[in-house]
Amino acid sequence: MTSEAAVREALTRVIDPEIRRPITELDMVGDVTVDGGRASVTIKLTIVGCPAADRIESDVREAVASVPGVSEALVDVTVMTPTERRALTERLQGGRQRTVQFGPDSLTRIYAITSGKGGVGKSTLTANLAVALAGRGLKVGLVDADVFGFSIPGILGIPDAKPTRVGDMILPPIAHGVKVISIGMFVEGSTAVSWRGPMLHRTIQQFLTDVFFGDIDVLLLDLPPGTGDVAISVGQLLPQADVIVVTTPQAAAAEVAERSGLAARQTGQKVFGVIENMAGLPQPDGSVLELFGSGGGAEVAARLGVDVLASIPLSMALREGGDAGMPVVLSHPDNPAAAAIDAVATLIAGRGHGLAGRKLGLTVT
Ligand SMILES: Nc1ncnc2c1ncn2[C@@H]1O[C@H](COP(=O)(O)OP(=O)(O)OP(=O)(O)O)[C@@H](O)[C@H]1O
Repeated sequence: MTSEAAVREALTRVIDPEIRRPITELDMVGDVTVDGGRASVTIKLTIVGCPAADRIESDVREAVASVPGVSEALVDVTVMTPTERRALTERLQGGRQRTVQFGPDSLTRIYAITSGKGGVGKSTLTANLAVALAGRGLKVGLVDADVFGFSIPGILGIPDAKPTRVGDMILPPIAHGVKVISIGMFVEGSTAVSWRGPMLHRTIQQFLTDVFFGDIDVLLLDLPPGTGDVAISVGQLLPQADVIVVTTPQAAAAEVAERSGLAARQTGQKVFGVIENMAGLPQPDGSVLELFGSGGGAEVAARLGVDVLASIPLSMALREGGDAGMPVVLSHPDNPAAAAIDAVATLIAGRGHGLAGRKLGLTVT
């Protein structure tokens, strides 16, 4: 005899694709009845028009049909009441009252990726690094904090993705296993974002407060170039973040890149290292074309007293992957640029969780 318990047990394997938890843990399963070989299940979606509705319904149908003895699976799809929805968002937010979710006791490792100048490949590297980390099984979030020059959604192949809102909670779209949020998801078409400091601060704060990242292992932030409002806000909101400075090999770029690292230190953040991008391009004859010179990465690292984490060569595949929305670390993992980014992912993955080396504010009495 098939039992209701067996059907409920099968439903623990159905994962909400946006929240990434079993639907049974999200109180999305309503009545379950079994009558002979016919099993009926009521599913309560979080919101009307939930973009994941079809996927959830078909996953539920499949899970129920897989229970031994079930010959017919009936799925009734409804929507949570406002009270149920509020209870769910409160539970997911862990009782947190609209505060930044990565507090001092958070286990999430946070890396803010910065640069002195624009166009040095910071967003491209950040997106690829996030995907490479997710490929290692880590739970990864990515905040595109480059509010004026947001490009992460395009690089990750989700240029038109919109987050789902459940009450005051924002569910970030997922691309190649990475939870992604970007100002580009909130503006229409080619609207230019021209905000002053307080508005930028509120946006970053809202991303860190209302976007449901869950218990992620790593959070990457793609900062705008330079030492402006957003970098200062991130420094204030996430003082525990480690900063990675991206620079080109050009000697002239070193000084401005160094300034980004120094500005981060002023807010208490630690500079984790430097990534040199757009380094020498190997030629068919074995020579190396140093389009942007050489030595910039080492120069910035020496000035900041940190290591060069990687030197990423110029790469057609990396650029094409960014244009096509298919990160090179996935499409051409053997490409030298992909391999160099992957090495940084290995380094970060090996650092483990975020409390190591951090003051926990404990006092011995
Ligand atoms: N190693 C590389 N080889 C070839 N092209 C690259 C490389 N790194 C980045 N690019 C290309 O350079 C351009 C600028 O990159 P990207 O947008 O990532 O820079 P950015 O530093 O984030 O710029 P901004 O901060 O101004 O938005 C893109 O077209 C990208 O594909």
